[in-house]
Amino acid sequence: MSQESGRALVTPAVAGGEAGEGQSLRPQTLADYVGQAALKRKLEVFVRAARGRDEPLDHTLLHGPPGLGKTTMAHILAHELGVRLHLTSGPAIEHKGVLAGHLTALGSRDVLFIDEIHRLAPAVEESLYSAMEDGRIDLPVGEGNRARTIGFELAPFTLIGATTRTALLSGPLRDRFQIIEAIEFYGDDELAAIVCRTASILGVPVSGAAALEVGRRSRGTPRIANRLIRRVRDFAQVRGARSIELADASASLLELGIDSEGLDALDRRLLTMIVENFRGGPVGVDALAASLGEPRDTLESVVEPFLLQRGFLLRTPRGRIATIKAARHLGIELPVGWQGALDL
Ligand SMILES: Nc1ncnc2c1ncn2[C@@H]1O[C@H](COP(=O)(O)OP(=O)(O)OP(=O)(O)O)[C@@H](O)[C@H]1O
Ligand SMILES: [Mg+2]
Repeated sequence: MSQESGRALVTPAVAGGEAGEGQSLRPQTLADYVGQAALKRKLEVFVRAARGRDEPLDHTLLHGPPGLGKTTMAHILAHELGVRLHLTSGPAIEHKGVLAGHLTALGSRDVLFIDEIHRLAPAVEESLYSAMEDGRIDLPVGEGNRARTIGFELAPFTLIGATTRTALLSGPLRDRFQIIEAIEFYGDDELAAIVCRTASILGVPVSGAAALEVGRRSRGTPRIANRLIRRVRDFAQVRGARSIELADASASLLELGIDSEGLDALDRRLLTMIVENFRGGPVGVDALAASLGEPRDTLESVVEPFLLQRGFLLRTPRGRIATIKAARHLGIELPVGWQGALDL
């Protein structure tokens, strides 16, 4: 997940700062943002309407699995609105005072971006309510029995919240966002376009077929596409290749442990565990996390969404179930007493 510091104040021109994700790879405008066509069309309207009224954009919640472009979109929105982006994250706002510091630093119509907004402390979340709704924040002044609170009027602003886990967001917080939008997994062609874009920024020629192969095996995720094309470039360079062709890409991906469906080692471990040790399931997520030695949150927010989307896994009230597609893909014969899904 993202690594923004709690205090960074960035203008769109120097926005960025995620460890390992060169700013030059981040698209700066809606037009440069690949895919998510329906979302872009809507946001473009909302931005133009807000600008036309000289008002801030309504508070916006972006949700979706890691690496799909939520932070990137927040930067772009600020850029398109022609305002500054102030960047922080739920865990970095340790108490109300920190939140007040961010809010009072905002210029008129600026964007405050709170990443991982599902991780706000309850007391902080509560002060955010009045900031979002009434444009005010109460600040404690004085000490002991002279302590009281003073209400501060805030400049009109936009809150953009990002979360990988909407289910963990409290109802009252979610209700205060007027725009709530999902960012979806990308299609193969879109990822291929991102791979081509990144390769051209990196200055390495890549064939269309190679870009599509890398895109296809990127778990629907731009961040993974960018990571894979960098590694494929390393393999190609060491082999002395001038450009990346399909054969280079396939060989490098195999070497990297990314299979034909784009699954990585942890994806396969999880599916193998359910198929072999639990006869297809159902198995509770806590039992899975313990057996795999991975945090439950990683399984739920990073690993499972893609496996669900691709039909390798089902989520049921009784637990996770593997599908026959998963067993087939892993090349495992269905165990006797198979309890997984039959109909895929
Ligand atoms: N639509 C897109 N077009 C081109 N590149 C993209 C797009 N979306 C994301 N990227 C690239 O993928 C990387 C990851 O995106 P980003 O950091 O915005 O994801 P995120 O949704 O905020 O992830 P996290 O939940 O982990 O914070 C970015 O550095 C950017 O270069
Ligand atoms: Mg992010």
